[in-house]
Amino acid sequence: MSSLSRLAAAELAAEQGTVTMLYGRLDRLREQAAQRLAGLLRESGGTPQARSHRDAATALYAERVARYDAVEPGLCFGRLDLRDGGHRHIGRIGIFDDEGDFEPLLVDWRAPAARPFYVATAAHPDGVAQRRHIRTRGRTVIGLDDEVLDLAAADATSLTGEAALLAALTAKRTGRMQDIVETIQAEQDRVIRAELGGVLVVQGGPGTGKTAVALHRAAYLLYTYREQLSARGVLIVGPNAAFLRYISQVLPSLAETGVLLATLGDLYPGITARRAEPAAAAEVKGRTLMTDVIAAAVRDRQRVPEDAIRIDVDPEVLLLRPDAVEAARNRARRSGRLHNLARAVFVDGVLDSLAEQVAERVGQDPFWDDPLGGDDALASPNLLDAADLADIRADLAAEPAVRAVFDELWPALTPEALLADLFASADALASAAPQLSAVDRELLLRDPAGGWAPADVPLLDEAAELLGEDDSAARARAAALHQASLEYAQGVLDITAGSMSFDLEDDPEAAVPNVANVMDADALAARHDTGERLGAAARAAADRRWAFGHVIVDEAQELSPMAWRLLMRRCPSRSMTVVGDLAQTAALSGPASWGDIFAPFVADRWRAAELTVSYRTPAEIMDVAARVLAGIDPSIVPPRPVRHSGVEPWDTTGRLDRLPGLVAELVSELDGGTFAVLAPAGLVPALSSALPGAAVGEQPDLERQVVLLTVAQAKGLEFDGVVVVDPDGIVGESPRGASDLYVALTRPTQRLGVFRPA
Ligand SMILES: Nc1ncnc2c1ncn2[C@@H]1O[C@H](COP(=O)(O)OP(=O)(O)OP(=O)(O)O)[C@@H](O)[C@H]1O
Repeated sequence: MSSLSRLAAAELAAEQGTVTMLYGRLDRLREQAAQRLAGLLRESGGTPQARSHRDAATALYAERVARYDAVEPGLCFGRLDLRDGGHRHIGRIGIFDDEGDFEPLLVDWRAPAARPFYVATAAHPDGVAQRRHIRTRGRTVIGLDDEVLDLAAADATSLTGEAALLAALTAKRTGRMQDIVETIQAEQDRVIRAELGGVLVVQGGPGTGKTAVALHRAAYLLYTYREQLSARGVLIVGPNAAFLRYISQVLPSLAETGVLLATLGDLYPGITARRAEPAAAAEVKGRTLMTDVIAAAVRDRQRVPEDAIRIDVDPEVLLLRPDAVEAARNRARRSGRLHNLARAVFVDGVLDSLAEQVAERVGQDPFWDDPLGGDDALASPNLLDAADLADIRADLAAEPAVRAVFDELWPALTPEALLADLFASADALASAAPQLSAVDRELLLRDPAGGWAPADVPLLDEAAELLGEDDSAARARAAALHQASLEYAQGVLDITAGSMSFDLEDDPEAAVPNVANVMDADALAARHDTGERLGAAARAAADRRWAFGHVIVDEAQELSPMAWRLLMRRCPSRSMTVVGDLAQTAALSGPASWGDIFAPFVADRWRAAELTVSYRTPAEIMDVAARVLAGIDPSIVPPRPVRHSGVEPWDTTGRLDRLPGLVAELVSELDGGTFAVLAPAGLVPALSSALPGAAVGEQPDLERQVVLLTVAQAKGLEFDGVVVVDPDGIVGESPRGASDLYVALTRPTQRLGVFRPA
């Protein structure tokens, strides 16, 4: 053995020692959490508060056990040797020495001390002498890649940890996204660790790691701003359910705290909007002018009848005249309240008019003007006092016939009812949306049965804003809950204060830390509330008015102006990370520029970052995609690929029955991995019978070896091999067809074939 390889073996053995020690610590931590969990699961009974505390603690320890399990592969993946002689190991979580002085044994990749691992370069070494990537299989160290950061090596490459990066990029895909914590590149790190506040827009071509960066940013923010974010939660918006499944397990820390993964169709509580509709209909619904249409639709439901309405309230018939209704409507509108809350004002006004008629009839004093009438002479012409009038109003308000009139003239409306009625009636649409063309209105018209489409969700949200909810009952419930927390907290303080005086009898000077010393009942109650809020994500999902601490939007180019209004409502602090690629826009309502999106909400107060390197797609495939991109917009520079595959993509024309053979060839060539056949929606049924083994349908199983998808379904995903079928058909299917083709061509990590049916 040469002295060099002896040295390498010694290094490997030393790292193995560290890695083994770290796994030992991980095992102990997991064991402790599992024991606590088992103890909690054995307990039962107790007060409701005790039970809810126990549930929260159970969830906490269950999450911990899951987290320790999740960090098992690749627990420690790096080491920094510092110029001052020290060193630190970098890993998926932080681990401390619990016996000595609580020194960090393993630094969490999100901690500031880990940052140089990603950004130190020979030119800017940041105190680092050497960076080491530690490769492991199971718990065994199988290799070390060292980079010496001295100036002699400067400019050799702009990639950090190139060997480890290339190994990650050429690895076979599994149908689930993997984390990139071992090989985050400097331009990505800058985005991941950007400060929390404000709107950050990240533009990047296909495969530049936008999704990966967005998810790692969420994990970083939750780690760094835990206090601020865990109670309010972080919302991550993705394009479709398949995509959310694809990313859902990337980082264990995303599951552990308040992160809500959602599509636009999930963002209106109580509704899962999955109805399919023409892209042109979604485009109309996405226009900002829909706010005016919805406001007009609400006003149209506040009606004044053309003729007086006869209301039969046995034994008499009352007459409600249009001018009385109009006066009541004006009063209600002027009240400044939202529709459902202003209804009470309208009802009051109409009751005034009706009660007056009743009072006139029943309260008339037949002798009021009789000069000999005794006591009541010169009194009011009406015998009724205020209490009588109030009774009459109450009786009238309870009359079904009167209530039917209120419902007719100023109905209490849910957003769902308002929109369902609007879209079901050509007349209602003509009245509320005169600014839309007849063709556009026709696109909105539909049968109420069949559920909601994703583009309806921002409209429902807008309607909810305009209608207002009478939430006095919900608020009373919340106040009662808080009161219960407060009483519980006071009880805890009383008990601890009582035991404190007893405990300290022997030594009154002893400073025993006690909950009563550090917080009052209010603060403890708030803690308790937060404890119950452990699932901030679950609570947020059920509450339309939830304000998230941070919102992350992926494939942001697909969202319409109306969708942005909804998201801005969910994020009043405007702390957002928005990632996307304008060149990949499929939605007809997509923006021309990022400025167009944000100007109405934050003017020009948003920051931009760009990702320029394509990690997914090898150079040979990027060349093909770049030709399509030039046709979309010649000024856009395609992302720079980091590697060559050495294999040129193929492009062939033939009968459809040749396709299965070509796909099988690709599968055997790559020997494992994932494959997709991407086709225009119109061709999918025919291809589905030609490729019986392929996963297909609305929710295809992405972990199957071969899947058959439309381009829309493949958005954001990647596969080792891809066959794009009928590129001209893809281009012809939509006005944004060229962008769709660009998306399709940039899905593969290794091999691309283009098949043109003859
Ligand atoms: N620093 C990195 N180290 C290892 N792999 C990386 C790195 N950055 C990105 N990747 C990988 O590159 C692939 C593309 O990443 P990602 O899907 O996040 O790109 P994207 O910009 O969102 O693409 P698209 O616009 O096509 O949706 C993924 O497999 C991701 O894991």
